[in-house]
Amino acid sequence: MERLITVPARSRHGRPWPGLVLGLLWLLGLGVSHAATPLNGAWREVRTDDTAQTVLDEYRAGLLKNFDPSLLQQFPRSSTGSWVVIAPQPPWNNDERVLTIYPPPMGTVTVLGTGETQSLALDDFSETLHGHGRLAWRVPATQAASALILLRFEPNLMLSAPVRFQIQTWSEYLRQDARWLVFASACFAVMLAMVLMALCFALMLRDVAYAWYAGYILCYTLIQGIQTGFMFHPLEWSWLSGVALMAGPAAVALSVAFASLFMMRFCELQRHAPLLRVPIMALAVGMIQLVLMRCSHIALLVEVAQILLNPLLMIGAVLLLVAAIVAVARGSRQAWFFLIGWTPLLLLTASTSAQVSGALPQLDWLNDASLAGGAFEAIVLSLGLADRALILRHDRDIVRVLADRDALTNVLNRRAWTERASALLASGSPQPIALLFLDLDHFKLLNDRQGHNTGDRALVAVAKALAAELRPSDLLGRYGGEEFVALLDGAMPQQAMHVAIRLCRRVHRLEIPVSDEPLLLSVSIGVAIRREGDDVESLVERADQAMYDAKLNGRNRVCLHEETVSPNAPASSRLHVVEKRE
Ligand SMILES: Nc1nc2c(ncn2[C@@H]2O[C@H](COP(=O)(O)OP(=O)(O)OP(=O)(O)O)[C@@H](O)[C@H]2O)c(=O)[nH]1
Repeated sequence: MERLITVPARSRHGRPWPGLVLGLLWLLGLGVSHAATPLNGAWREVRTDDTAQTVLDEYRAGLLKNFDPSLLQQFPRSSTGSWVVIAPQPPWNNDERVLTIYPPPMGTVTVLGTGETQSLALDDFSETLHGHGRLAWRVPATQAASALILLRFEPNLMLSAPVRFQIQTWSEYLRQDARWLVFASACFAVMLAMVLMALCFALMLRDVAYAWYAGYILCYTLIQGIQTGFMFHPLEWSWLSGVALMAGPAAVALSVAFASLFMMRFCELQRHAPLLRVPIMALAVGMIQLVLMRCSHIALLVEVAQILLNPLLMIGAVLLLVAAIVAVARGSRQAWFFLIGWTPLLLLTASTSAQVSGALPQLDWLNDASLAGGAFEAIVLSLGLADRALILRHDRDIVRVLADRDALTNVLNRRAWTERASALLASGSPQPIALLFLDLDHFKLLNDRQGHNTGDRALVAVAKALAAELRPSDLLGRYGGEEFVALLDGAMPQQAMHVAIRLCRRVHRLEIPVSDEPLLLSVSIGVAIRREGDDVESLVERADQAMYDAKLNGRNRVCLHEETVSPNAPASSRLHVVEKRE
């Protein structure tokens, strides 16, 4: 990623995660060195009075600096550029050949062959051969296989990453090119799919963490798209060539800003590492400011932004890693996902930075690892986001249960019971529905004599007994202090009376141990049957009236609302006294 900024490092904001990437690269044959013509190489910086001939003469005289073209080699950023001589070694093969430069440098490379001069650049959209994920030059058929190839790396604002050179046969070149295209397309497809998914989730769940994640992965995709040249070839986005210089570093800075905002929310730093939120927030704001400075077109601001970008990037990467480690240590489950996706970033950044100073020249696959790393990280973080959604759903379920249940007795509270009873009445079921209104007798006396705690224990015992006596489909709730309600779906008056009598008996049989003596409870129950046009309120009102009748008639009994009973029916059919316990 840093290739997009003008500092000497080619590190990516990507993630090294050796196992999977190596496996993937191996599968695609990208990391395997292919049969290619052995090459010698030499280079030196361009001087003003140079001609192609003088450089070649100097090469033959052994005056240029030698290097191995099959290993990564960096040419320093200079105001004049660098000459590079590639000398194919025997056995020579005069078949159709292609010279490739990998990874593709951001600037222009001029080839001064024996024929005409040709410019190679990512943002060259002419009809000539381009190569995908690398620069390619088709060696003219007229050029002898042993002929020297002279290249000039033109001066460029962006730093050239270390590159390696290969001369391959046409068929070998095509095979490798196709493999790279499949590999890169798969990685970009994965990243973009995750971005789309995250955007949908952000809109549907109204959770901004998904939006930050989408922004982060999108910026990373853009960085990789420019850096690997995928957006130039095969996508042929010619409009990008003018803005790549600006868009690249802006995407780098924005990706860190989005990553910081995402990380703070995703790893719940507010809970697990509140102090670290301040520097991470400062990092996000600072990165956004760098983007604005770069876009300002004020030379001084652009220069300052360029100088600050790389150090801030490094500090930011370490800061996010430390924050994730702290969050993991303090119990954040999500921080694990972040660590798995992010930790390899530092290894890759360190490795690619080391390559700039000449280390690890054989690890040219680190470049493709950054691309695959982006896809891998997108998947890991998406799994993390799915896990987060699961936890949020679980928390919501718990909250819902807590909100619907009465804290003391654990039966439905009045609001939840009313909601469900209304839904049942509104369902239009033709079945009869009975409502039982239960009020404990002389509960105030019990409270006054035995204390509030004993009263509470009695309420819990009663609720348990009622729940045990009723069917699971009956709707039991606590309506008020010592009042309970039960809605029986499909119960005729007689059945409702039977159930109510059973409940009355059961409550009276309860024994609440108080001191050494058991405490005897009793309950008065009013029963009402749903009539046409009833709502919960009217049904409860009639059951309540019936309950008062039961109280007035001596308590510990069940009373059916009078309108439910025909005028000629004996009084005993509406009032049932439960035998008293001594
Ligand atoms: N321990 C306890 N008592 C409660 C709770 N909610 C209400 N109460 C008490 O229940 C009592 C209800 O008293 P009243 O409405 O006068 O009725 P009662 O004493 O049962 O008399 P009758 O209903 O006429 O038999 C009051 O003393 C309330 O303080 C509770 O959650 N726990």
